[in-house]
Amino acid sequence: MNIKAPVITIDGPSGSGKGTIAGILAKQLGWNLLDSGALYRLLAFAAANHGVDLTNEELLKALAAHLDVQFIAATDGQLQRIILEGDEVSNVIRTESVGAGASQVAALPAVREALLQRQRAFQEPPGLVADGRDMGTVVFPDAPLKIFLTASAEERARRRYLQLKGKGEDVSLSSLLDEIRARDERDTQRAVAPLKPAADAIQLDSTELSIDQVLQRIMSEIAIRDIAG
Ligand SMILES: Nc1ncnc2c1ncn2[C@@H]1O[C@H](COP(=O)(O)OP(=O)(O)OP(=O)(O)O)[C@@H](O)[C@H]1O
Ligand SMILES: Nc1ccn([C@H]2C[C@H](O)[C@@H](COP(=O)(O)O)O2)c(=O)n1
Repeated sequence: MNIKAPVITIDGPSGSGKGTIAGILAKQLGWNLLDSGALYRLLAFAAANHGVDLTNEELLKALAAHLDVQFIAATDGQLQRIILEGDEVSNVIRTESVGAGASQVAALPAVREALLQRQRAFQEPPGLVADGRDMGTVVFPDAPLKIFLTASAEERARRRYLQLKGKGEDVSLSSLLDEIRARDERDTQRAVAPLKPAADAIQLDSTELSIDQVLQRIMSEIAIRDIAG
């Protein structure tokens, strides 16, 4: 019998803390990590490099199917690294403009279909923590624990502002809030795999919670379900 590795899905809007929480959880559990947003970001970034228009669904589908990408797992003191066509792109794909491009290509059904199996291939023992927009609804509908992590748009913009300022970027809080609202609108209103909680997801509003408090809540749900051995 083929017993599949357990999956914990963490979905939610941009800046809610999914990536941060997923990374820490995967490390604590010793599980694999899928940052599915990175795949859409990589596609938007590769499209720009290859001169492919972000509305050209056929070419984007082909590019998605053949993306030459490597995820190098985090080690002590080093975050996960992402290599695209031989070049390290871990940081350059994190800008708001690549995020906006990712949100645009992610609305195309052929692109989502082309990336589906690539995402499911991350489900390897001993387990997987997967973050994104449709992890619990489409990619891993049988996951034993699904979290839908939210925070107010203002708090998410504030977090992003602090994050980017910390990297020395010149950003404005009001334009970040506008970008977050525009991305929420596109991600929730698209026809295919829109951002929404799975029917069996636990909804967690982190507006007033620290990273540690969010982690504790999720750890207690893991313990209740006894899914981490
Ligand atoms: N509960 C929290 N309290 C305060 N800051 C937080 C919290 N969760 C995450 N952060 C911070 O908010 C910023 C955005 O978090 P993160 O990148 O994990 O969000 P995300 O949901 O993965 O966003 P995206 O979908 O755009 O990649 C980071 O600087 C992170 O440290
Ligand atoms: N499962 C996913 C993950 C991401 N996307 C799209 C929508 C986002 O705006 C964009 C970038 O994601 P992020 O890195 O900010 O989490 O990619 C999606 O549609 N489905």
